[in-house]
Amino acid sequence: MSAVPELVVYGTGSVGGYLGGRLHGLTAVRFIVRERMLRTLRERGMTLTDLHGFQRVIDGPALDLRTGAADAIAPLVLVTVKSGDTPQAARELADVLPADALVISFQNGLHNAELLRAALPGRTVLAGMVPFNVLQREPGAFHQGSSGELMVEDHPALQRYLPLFAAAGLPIEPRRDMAAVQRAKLLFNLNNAINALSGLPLRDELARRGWRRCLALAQGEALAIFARLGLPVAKLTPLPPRWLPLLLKLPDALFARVASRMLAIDPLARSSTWEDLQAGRRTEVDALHGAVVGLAGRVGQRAPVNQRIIELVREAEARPVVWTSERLLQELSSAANKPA
Ligand SMILES: NC(=O)C1=CN([C@@H]2O[C@H](COP(=O)(O)OP(=O)(O)OC[C@H]3O[C@@H](n4cnc5c(N)ncnc54)[C@H](OP(=O)(O)O)[C@@H]3O)[C@@H](O)[C@H]2O)C=CC1
Ligand SMILES: CC(C)(CO)C(=O)C(=O)O
Repeated sequence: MSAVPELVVYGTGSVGGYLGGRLHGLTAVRFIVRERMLRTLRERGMTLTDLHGFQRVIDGPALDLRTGAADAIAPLVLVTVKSGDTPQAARELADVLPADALVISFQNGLHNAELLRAALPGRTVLAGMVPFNVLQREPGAFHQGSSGELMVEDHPALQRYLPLFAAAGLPIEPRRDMAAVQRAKLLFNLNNAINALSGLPLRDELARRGWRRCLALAQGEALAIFARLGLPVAKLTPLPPRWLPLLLKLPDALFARVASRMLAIDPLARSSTWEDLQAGRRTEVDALHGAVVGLAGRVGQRAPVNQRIIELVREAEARPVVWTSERLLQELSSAANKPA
């Protein structure tokens, strides 16, 4: 295995394992892993599948696996840790990354790339966006459960990697409006917690109006705050983002017809927040709903629905709980209507 790989995946879980696994073989990929994943991948190798029938198995010995940040040296580093681990990843990378390294944050939330940029002066740090779902179905088995193209902030340093990602079946769309893209993705990620609290696969949850009405409340609040602050939201769906809450509130049969793309999800796919709760990990709720609450605070406003969702997920982190859509909707509606 090469002494200095072409590409480092920093944080090998669902997204890192899947992206790195698809790139493996086309370029020299090194995976920075934690102990548990090291054992899993050494023993079982890596299995990659997608909803369109793609399948690949990489044997353990063929994987370049490292546990220490000291080995995270490559011209291209993909950061794929959860948001709560970004400060540590940034500190660790700051010690080892060469000055000409390109770092792409393929994380959700609005602030991970910013945080990495501040900690990695001189290096090029770009925000990326993964539109599709990846679930670790079994240890070391990463499944892409929905579709979409990766997006990355447009930059000259990105150009040389575009053919590589395209050859791996992961085409990247370079974007000049990445902050607006991240806000659009955040609107979808406001469903992560609702999906986790529902205990249902994403497709079943989104097929039911009760859950969609909960999401519509959270999205409506976020959209109002973006508008108030004059922050644009990219149009990633056929309908403009401001119409999303209305779309979500349609009756099930109509929604299934009008928004069939939103339901084109593998029947087993679940949000990454659901995965966190299952694994007993701290979720990214602060980086997702917390971003909405933070922006509201900047203009002296509240975001009571998103704030209440944070509290409910915190409770679920401490003690597993399954909600019904009726109860959650009641809970969020009463948060929305409570006087300040
Ligand atoms: N899963 C999905 O469908 C999608 C996820 N995303 C976003 O991608 C990002 C990654 O999510 P996801 O892949 O689901 O998360 P996972 O928790 O599955 O993977 C993150 C991995 O990084 C490891 N890790 C954390 N810190 C370090 C470190 N310092 N050194 C080495 N390894 C480390 C974690 O280990 P450990 O578990 O031991 O803590 C974990 O295995 C998140 O921001 C998420 O919101 C975006 C789109 C889709
Ligand atoms: C793709 C999506 C919106 C849902 O799986 C996601 O980003 C996540 O689970 O974190």
